[in-house]
Amino acid sequence: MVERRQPIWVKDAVDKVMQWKKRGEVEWISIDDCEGLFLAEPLNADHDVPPFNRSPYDGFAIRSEDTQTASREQPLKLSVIDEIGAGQVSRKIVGENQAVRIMTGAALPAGTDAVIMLELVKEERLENHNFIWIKRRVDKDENVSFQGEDAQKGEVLLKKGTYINPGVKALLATFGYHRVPVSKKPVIGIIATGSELLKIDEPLLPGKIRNSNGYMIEAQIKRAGGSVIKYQNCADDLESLHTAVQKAMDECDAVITTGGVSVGDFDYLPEVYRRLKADILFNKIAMRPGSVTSVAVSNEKLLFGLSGNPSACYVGFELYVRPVIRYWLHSSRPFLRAGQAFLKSDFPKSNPFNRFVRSKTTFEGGTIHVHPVGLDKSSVVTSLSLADCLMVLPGGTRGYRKGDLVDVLFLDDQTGSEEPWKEKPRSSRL
Ligand SMILES: Nc1nc2c(c(=O)[nH]1)N[C@H]1C(S)=C(S)[C@@H](COP(=O)(O)OP(=O)(O)OC[C@H]3O[C@@H](n4cnc5c(N)ncnc54)[C@H](O)[C@@H]3O)O[C@H]1N2
Ligand code: MOO
Repeated sequence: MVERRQPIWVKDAVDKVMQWKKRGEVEWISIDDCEGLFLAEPLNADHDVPPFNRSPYDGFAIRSEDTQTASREQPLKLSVIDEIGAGQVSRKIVGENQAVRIMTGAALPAGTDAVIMLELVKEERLENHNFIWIKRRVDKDENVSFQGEDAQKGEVLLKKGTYINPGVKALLATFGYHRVPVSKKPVIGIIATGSELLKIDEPLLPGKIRNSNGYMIEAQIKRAGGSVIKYQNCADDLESLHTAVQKAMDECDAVITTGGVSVGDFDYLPEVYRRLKADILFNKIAMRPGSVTSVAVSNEKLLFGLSGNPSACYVGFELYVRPVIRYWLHSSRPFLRAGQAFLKSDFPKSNPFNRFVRSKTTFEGGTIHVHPVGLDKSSVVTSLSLADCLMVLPGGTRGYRKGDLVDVLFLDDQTGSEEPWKEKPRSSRL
């Protein structure tokens, strides 16, 4: 008799998995290696930025009060008493009708309160001394970048859990963080199961296929920020599968298997869970693809049984494994970022389960549209290479029409979301 499995809702499945989430241990790593990770401590400004009033232009630092009567008809002559570049500080105190030649980024000399650009003055050299002529009034504070205008000492600049993108890295460097607090990466093991699987460099043989899921999952783990141990492909043999899973569970923080999780004669993972005395959180979800996605817990570690079908495997990873990795890394937004888009074409196929369709978004006339890519079957792999999002179509008895507003989950977005996608009430579709 085939085992009858009871499907659960996606949100319940996510909640069950997230009950086992853990934060990784914090370590301080070189700033050179921190992008793509998450700040494990908040970043506070311990000084002002800029740290001094500075010139935003190449020009002359002057006293605005000297220029009050300057005009085309009555130009003002100033004596240039010093010259400074960025990184230099003038020791002079600028007095009445004096100026300092200053370059972009240099600190304003004492006594000055404005800068006039090089292009706006006429220069003159008389008896080995430089003078400038100014033909207009310059206001106090004109062309000055003020101390603290960018960030003020004591300010919280970045919250804990912030994704480290190039802008965040610039901020870390501004405050001298040559070492950055991040989480150690979780080590995730991958075991591809199935006697049909060939290694990548083997030629095709009758009835056999190459193990694409192993490579796909490896890339998904890395995109999420985890590190990978890839185990050898495991044939459909209970003893060797049990041994391989046990070894991987001992060596890794979590393990992903792909294939062998359904109800077929050679689908041995349910038996492996029993042998490991693992708690099965669920083994059927009301979603397509990936309905067979199973998750078990053994020794407080998560064991993800993803489908062998490539698209089902992919979606199972993004919905259930990704948030666990991102949470481990201290992300404050571990779930896929959600948005909404207008369906670009009819999607007539109905399904009682929520559907996560590999899709692509486009911007047209100021609005975002979404359309499915490739064949909508869980066994296909080509659509995965084209998708930038999963379109979420809640289950029901009828399909969807062009122009319907639908939820989408962005796949390449690093921002993420604090909350997982939640099933909407289905009444309008039933
Ligand atoms: N009687 C039933 N049959 C099936 C059911 C069901 O409920 N009752 N569920 C179907 C659904 S839905 C899915 S999804 C698949 C899932 O099966 P498994 O997760 O056990 O995966 P396998 O049977 O091992 O493989 C499925 C498919 O994927 C290919 N595969 C496997 N591993 C890889 C890999 N590493 N790289 C690329 N492709 C892989 C495999 O050759 C099969 O074609 O079960 C349905 N059946
Ligand atoms: O788990 Mo299956 O992917 O629904 O075809």
